[in-house]
Amino acid sequence: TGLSRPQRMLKAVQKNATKGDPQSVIAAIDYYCRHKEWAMNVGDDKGPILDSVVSEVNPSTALELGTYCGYSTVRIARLLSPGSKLITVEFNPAYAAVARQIIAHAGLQNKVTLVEGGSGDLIPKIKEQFGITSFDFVFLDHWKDRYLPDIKLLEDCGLLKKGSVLLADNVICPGTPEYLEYVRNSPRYKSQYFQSYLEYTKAEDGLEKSVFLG
Ligand SMILES: CCc1ncnc2c1ncn2[C@@H]1O[C@H](/C=C/CNC(=O)c2cc(-c3ccc(F)cc3)cc(O)c2O)[C@@H](O)[C@H]1O
Ligand SMILES: [Mg+2]
Repeated sequence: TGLSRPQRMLKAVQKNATKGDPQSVIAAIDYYCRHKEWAMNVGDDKGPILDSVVSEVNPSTALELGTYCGYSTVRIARLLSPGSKLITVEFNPAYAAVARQIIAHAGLQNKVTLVEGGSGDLIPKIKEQFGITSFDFVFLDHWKDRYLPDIKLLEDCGLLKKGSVLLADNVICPGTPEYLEYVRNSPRYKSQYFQSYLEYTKAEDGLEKSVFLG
């Protein structure tokens, strides 16, 4: 089998989605992953919850940790107002290469900056490299044991401000116990759980929305 799963997903997008139409890219990936082969996209059960939080925050600056193939990157970027920016971080070059093509197929490359590298290395450099003082919205969907260290790093780098919204995927499955314990018990966050389903399955999963109180 020459192609990787992400490359097969990209082919399905290029075959079935209309260039410049983010909704058709989302639908093509969801159809492929539901009917052909599963993949760890936030998916079409949790996706509308992500959409509603992004629309409510209407971020000028947004950060995504763990691009993978760019499915949630497209979901977020398609809702951003003109002039707003999404920075997405991915340390696997092969995944980043697929994501760039999926983001481009959706016509959203001008709203998205995909940065290749580890989140721990990149977060301290974001201010100087991108001239960003803080993030209005952060979507966490990378290695689950990196959620907690990375939000502490965001706090320490002064990249969160009063009202910044964190949204974390997979807080039930695979689960992020240390992260949940922290955001639900810290006086610096107001946290809320949105129950849903693990992408393309009937298993429970959910998103945790945590507002930074400053
Ligand atoms: C070093 C920090 C750092 N810096 C930059 N990029 C990083 C990074 N750490 C990771 N990445 C990239 O992010 C993505 C990983 C994402 C990890 N996500 C899950 O593991 C997951 C699993 C299930 C599930 C699997 C099997 C089941 F049975 C059930 C559920 C469902 C889900 O929604 C899931 O998100 C990849 O592209 C990594 O290259
Ligand atoms: Mg996930």
